[in-house]
Amino acid sequence: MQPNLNTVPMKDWGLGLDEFVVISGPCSAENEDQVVSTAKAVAKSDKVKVLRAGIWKPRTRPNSFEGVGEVGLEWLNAAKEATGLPIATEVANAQHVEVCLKHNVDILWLGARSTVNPFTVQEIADALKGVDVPVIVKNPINPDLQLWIGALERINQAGITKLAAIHRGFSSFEKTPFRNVPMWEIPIELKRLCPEIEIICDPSHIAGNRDIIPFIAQKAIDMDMHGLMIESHIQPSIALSDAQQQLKPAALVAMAAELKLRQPESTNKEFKNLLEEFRSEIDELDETLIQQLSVRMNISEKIGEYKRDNDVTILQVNRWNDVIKRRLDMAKALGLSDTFMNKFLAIVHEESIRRQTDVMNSTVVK
Ligand SMILES: O=C(O)C(=O)C[C@]1(C(=O)O)C=C[C@@H](O)C=C1
Repeated sequence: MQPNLNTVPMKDWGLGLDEFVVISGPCSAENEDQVVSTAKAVAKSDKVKVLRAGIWKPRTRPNSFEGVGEVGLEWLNAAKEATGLPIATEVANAQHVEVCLKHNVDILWLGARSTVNPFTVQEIADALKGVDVPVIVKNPINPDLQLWIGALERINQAGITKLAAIHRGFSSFEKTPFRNVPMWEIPIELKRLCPEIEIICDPSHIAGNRDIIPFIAQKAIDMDMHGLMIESHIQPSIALSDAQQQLKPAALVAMAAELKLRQPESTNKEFKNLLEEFRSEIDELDETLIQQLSVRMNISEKIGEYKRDNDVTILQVNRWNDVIKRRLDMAKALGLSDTFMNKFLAIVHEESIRRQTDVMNSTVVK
C-alpha cells in the first residue's frame, strides 16, 4: 500500500532550520552546567541548528542511569536562552508529551524502542492530537520498513504535519563494525516510497564509537539525507550514558566544518549533458542485462523439463559451487566485489530454482 503522508519540510517548521540541519547535544542531560556548556560550545558551528538531550532514557537493564526527568527540560530551556537554539528531546509515552508541551520543547522525537511498538506510537499520537509541534520518528530497532512507515502514519494522522524521520541503524546479532547496522537500503526505500519525508541520520547510534562517526555522517549526506543528529558532551569520558559515542563539542564543530554538503542536482549544463550520456549508456546496458537474464531463465526452464522427465533433482550443488567459483574469479578480474557477486548469483540461482520448480509442478504432457 502506497503511504500517504501530508508533511511540511523542516525549513518551514518556523524554527529557523535550513535545508541541512545538524542536531547535537548530550545523550542525556546530567546537570544544568553540562547542558548549557555543551550547547554553547556546539552552537559555534553554523551547521548546528537544534540542541538535543535525552531526559528519560530507555535503558537495556534496570539500575542504569535512566535520565533526570522533568528538571532536565528546565536546563534545556536555560541552554535555549543562552544560545537561541531550539530544543529537542525523546518522548516515550503520553505523559512525556504532556510534560514536554508544558516546557515548550520545540521538537519531540520517538526512539527506536517506541517505534517498534504500535501501542506506544498510538498512545503518543493520541497525546499529540490538536497540537502543532514538530515530531521526528526514529526507525524501529529491527529492519522493518513498514513498522517505521506505520509509526509515521500514526503521528501524521493525529494531525502532526511537521514530521521527519531519523535513521539510527538496526540491531543485529552478527558481529559488525557498527553498534547498529546502517542497512542504507531501508532509508533509501523509505525515500522512494515517501519522497515527502525528510530523513535525518544519527551516526552516533549507528557507529557506537566516535571514530567512525565522520565517515557515516558524510555517507548520510551522500545518500541525500536532510541532516544529522550527533551526540556531544562537554566531557564524554565521564558521561552517564553512551560515553563511547559522544563527541567533544570542539570535535563536533571541526567535523561539521569538514562535511561536504551536496545537492541532489546541479544546474551546470556541462555536468547535466555528460550525466545524460552516462545514463543512456546505463539504460542500454540494463536492457541488455535484462534480455540476457530472460534468455538464461528460459534455458533454466528447459533444464527443468529434462530434469522432470528424467527424475533428477533441481538443486545441483556441485554444479552451482563450480558456477560460483568461476563467476567470482571472472568478476574479481573485472573489478566487481565478492559481496556484490555473491548476492547477485544467489538471487539468480533462487529465481532459476523457482522457475524449475514451476516446471516440475506443471502437468507433464508426453
Ligand atoms: O545446471 C543445472 O542443473 C541447472 O539447473 C542450472 C542451475 C543454474 O541456474 O545455473 C540451477 C540450479 C542448480 O542448482 C544449478 C544450476
